Amino acid sequence: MMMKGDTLGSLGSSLAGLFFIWATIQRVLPDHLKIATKEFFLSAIQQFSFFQRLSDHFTSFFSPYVEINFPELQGLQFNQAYSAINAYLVSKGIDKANRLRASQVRDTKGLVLKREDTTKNDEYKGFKVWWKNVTSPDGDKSYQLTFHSRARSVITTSYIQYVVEEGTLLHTKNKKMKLFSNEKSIWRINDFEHPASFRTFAMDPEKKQEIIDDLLAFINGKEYYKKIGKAWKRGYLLYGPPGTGKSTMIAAMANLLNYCIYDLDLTSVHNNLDLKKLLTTTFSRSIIVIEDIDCSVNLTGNRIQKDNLRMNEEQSKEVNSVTLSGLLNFIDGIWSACGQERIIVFTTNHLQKLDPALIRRGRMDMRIELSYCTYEAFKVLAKNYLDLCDDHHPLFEKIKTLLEGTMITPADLAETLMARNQIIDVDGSLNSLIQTLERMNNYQRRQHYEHKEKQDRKKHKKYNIFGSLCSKS
Ligand SMILES: Nc1ncnc2c1ncn2[C@@H]1O[C@H](COP(=O)(O)OP(=O)(O)OP(=O)(O)O)[C@@H](O)[C@H]1O
Ligand SMILES: [Mg+2]
Repeated sequence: MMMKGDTLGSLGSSLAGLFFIWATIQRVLPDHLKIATKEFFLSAIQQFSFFQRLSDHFTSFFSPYVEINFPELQGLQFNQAYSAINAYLVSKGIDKANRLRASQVRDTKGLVLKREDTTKNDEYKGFKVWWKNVTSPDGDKSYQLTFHSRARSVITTSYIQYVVEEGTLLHTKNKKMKLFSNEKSIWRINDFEHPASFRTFAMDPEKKQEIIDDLLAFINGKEYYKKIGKAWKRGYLLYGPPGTGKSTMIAAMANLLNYCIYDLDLTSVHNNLDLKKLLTTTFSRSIIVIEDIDCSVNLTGNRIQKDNLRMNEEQSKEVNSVTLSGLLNFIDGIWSACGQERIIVFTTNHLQKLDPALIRRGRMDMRIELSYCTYEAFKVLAKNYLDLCDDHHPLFEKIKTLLEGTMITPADLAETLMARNQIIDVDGSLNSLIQTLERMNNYQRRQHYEHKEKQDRKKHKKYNIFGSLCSKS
């Protein structure tokens, strides 16, 4: 490829020739003529930058090659395309390059390998392209993409998009996961390093697989969502008593998908406007979590009653607080379309307290009940805590029978299996679990009978009143 540099090279050597002539003349000419020639040569040097610019225009006019620049900064903002291109080129270059530079970059998992040279070749649909990382004298960096004008439509319509998409994907994969939590209408960032995974999550294996399949289908569903004309988002409602793993499951979801988590505390958000601000500044490929949604302000009121309120009352409410309609607007209204690939998770201990509008199908696509520990879930915890991979420990049968009649949360069960001083004692832990289950079983049965007796007494009382009323009449 004939590049601009070649033209500039010949211009430079002509100028060097001129300098040589000037130096020779200086030695032989009288003083007054020396001054005149000096002025002439100085003006020639000044013309150099003009020639350079002219040469640039000239070569770009006649050159069959097209150049596109991707600067690192756009004004004061970081250009995301630049970092995506960088990630793409790094991934492309490392296999073939002999000279690599390894560095530990903040916010990435492990070492980052980069080619030391700044020019990289690539090929797309049979067309060659050249990438060059250039730094201006002011220190501004940019990626320069050069390709033949024959490839213009392919490169501009699909190659650049492909590079940016691939790079963004790699960029997010390499990035450390983040946990964002809001303080009023500002997100605070922390590293997210929760070890939870679906492998160690205790629940019925079939149900677990169903959730994993659903999540994977979602992240691979870009084309499908486009086809059906729906925003690429999915809502999960996790409900169940405290300690059944709702928060743990969110962490497992984030680890499975490599998504960031936005932990949204609605009680500290002033109004719908702030909510909008928060939600529109979330990144794609993230899970937006609202824990204990039943405890969030103004979200559980009966909408029918609300609809009956006078218009101005409704409006003043919207200005001063986060309302159900504000949240619904985001979930399936116009705000859901301002970002792609998002998951929304609500958790609650009290499903019945929630407004049906909030959790109807389409908004919350999947409802997941997390409940007391079953035998299947116990086996996962036994594997996690006691390294018991075999399903047939002699004490398992007794535990199975006890679990059928006892309500114990995975959190409580895990606590009894937790090794003291990190020394695993399988029989000791299982025996202590049996004792705990027996105690809980007795207590729960007593409670059950007492409750039943109370109900019976109430019924009996009603019957007596009714009977006496009947006998009087
Ligand atoms: N299904 C589960 N599988 C594995 N561990 C679990 C499970 N459920 C709970 N745990 C353990 O119990 C602890 C508490 O669970 P978690 O905080 O997820 O419960 P939760 O349902 O979110 O409770 P809350 O309603 O009080 O917020 C976790 O740290 C985890 O170790
Ligand atoms: Mg929780």
